[in-house]
Amino acid sequence: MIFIDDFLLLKKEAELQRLWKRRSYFQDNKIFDEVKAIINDIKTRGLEAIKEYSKKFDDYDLSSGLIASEEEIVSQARLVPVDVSNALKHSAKRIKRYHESIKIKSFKYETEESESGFKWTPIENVGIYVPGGLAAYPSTILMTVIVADVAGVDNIYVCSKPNRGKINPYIASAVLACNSKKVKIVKLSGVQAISSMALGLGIKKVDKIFGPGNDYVSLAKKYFFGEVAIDMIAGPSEILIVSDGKTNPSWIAWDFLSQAEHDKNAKTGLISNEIGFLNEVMEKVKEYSLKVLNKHIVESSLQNSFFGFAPTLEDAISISNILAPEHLEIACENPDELFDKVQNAGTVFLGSLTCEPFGDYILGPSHVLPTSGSARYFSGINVYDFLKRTNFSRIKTKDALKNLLDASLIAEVEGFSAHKKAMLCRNE
Ligand SMILES: NC(=O)c1ccc[n+]([C@@H]2O[C@H](COP(=O)([O-])OP(=O)(O)OC[C@H]3O[C@@H](n4cnc5c(N)ncnc54)[C@H](O)[C@@H]3O)[C@@H](O)[C@H]2O)c1
Ligand SMILES: [Zn+2]
Repeated sequence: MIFIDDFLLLKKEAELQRLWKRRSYFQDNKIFDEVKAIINDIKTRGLEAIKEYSKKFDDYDLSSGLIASEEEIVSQARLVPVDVSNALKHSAKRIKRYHESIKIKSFKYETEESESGFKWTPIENVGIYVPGGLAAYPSTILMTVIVADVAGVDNIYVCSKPNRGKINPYIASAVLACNSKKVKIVKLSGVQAISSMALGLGIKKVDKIFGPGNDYVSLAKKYFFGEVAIDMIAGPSEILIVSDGKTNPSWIAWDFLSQAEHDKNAKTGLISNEIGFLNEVMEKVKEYSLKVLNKHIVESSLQNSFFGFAPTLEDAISISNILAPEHLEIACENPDELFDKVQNAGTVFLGSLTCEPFGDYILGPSHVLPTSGSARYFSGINVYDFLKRTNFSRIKTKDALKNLLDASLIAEVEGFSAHKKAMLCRNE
């Protein structure tokens, strides 16, 4: 944990990136080479290779099938305690209502001569990767499958790591909570899963792949980008908290640790205009870090953490805009004015009650968010990511067409005589 009371130092972008030990995923050629070798083998030997890698990395030889049967989903879901399955249903309902409320509007623009615009249609086949290596993430099912379902996607394949050939009970329960007839759970993980979705091996070839994962998963998604679409490349989770020091320091310490426990490379930061508050939170983080379940993860991820002093809260937001964090908590009495100044962040949590973990599970917007500074140009997923725009145009009358014929001059300049003729012959 690093304490910075020198604002000029905190303002330096390079210093911030160093503090968070952010790196480009694609510099690790060694892992990318391993991923490419696996994909090339799968391209050559198809399902046989998928089977072998699945056995090697996930100890599953596909003997009970690639796709989980309905009976398996129901019987695995029965293993989940009732209060947990009810909590999943409650979250699912809220997430669904949120996404159903987003109005998808077609658009039409008219001039005297023509009308043009676009309409939205769902992507037909999508693949969703749900990490299952270190932990199972039923919440990621809710935060992706429900969004795809609301958008009207036809086939939703969910790839998740099996345990001794069986799907994880919490994943099964989350899929049932989504209440969608379009979902199939594919018992594959890692590069094998991404290859199966991108190449259509054992399942339909998907049009777009969504979901977070480790470096192997992210690099496999990067490899196939272009052959299929991808949502984004998700890296380790991040939080930046901006506080005016008027929130209970214990609350902020727990928020800090809630991010730190995600994985060893998680990034955490707190910026405040109150030096005393920064110190208090830091002491509490140290104290509570000994109480969390995953002490060894937290111990290592806290090395990527900082506590920084900014003279004003506006200054704090300007630092946040440079970092473009995945999650930004504005734990301040008047968060709205500061929110107006936010330019780059995946999701913003407004006010002291709204801690980030509520967003992970139940508030509504998807928790699949841009990390590693990519909130400068990516957004968290929502229904629009499962749709595509189709443009249309119509020329109203032959008379109206006359007013458009100078386009043929541009075609001529570009050396396209057929283009020119196609336009002019309509006026003959
Ligand atoms: N941003 C988000 O919304 C979000 C949500 C949940 C999880 N995550 C992140 O997703 C990641 C999950 O990683 P994970 O490892 O637990 O699960 P994972 O499912 O992404 O990867 C596990 C799989 O990787 C493959 N693999 C592992 N080592 C390999 C090797 N040496 N060669 C080839 N393949 C190999 C195996 O198939 C294994 O089953 C974490 O970083 C976590 O923080 C992010
Ligand atoms: Zn979280």
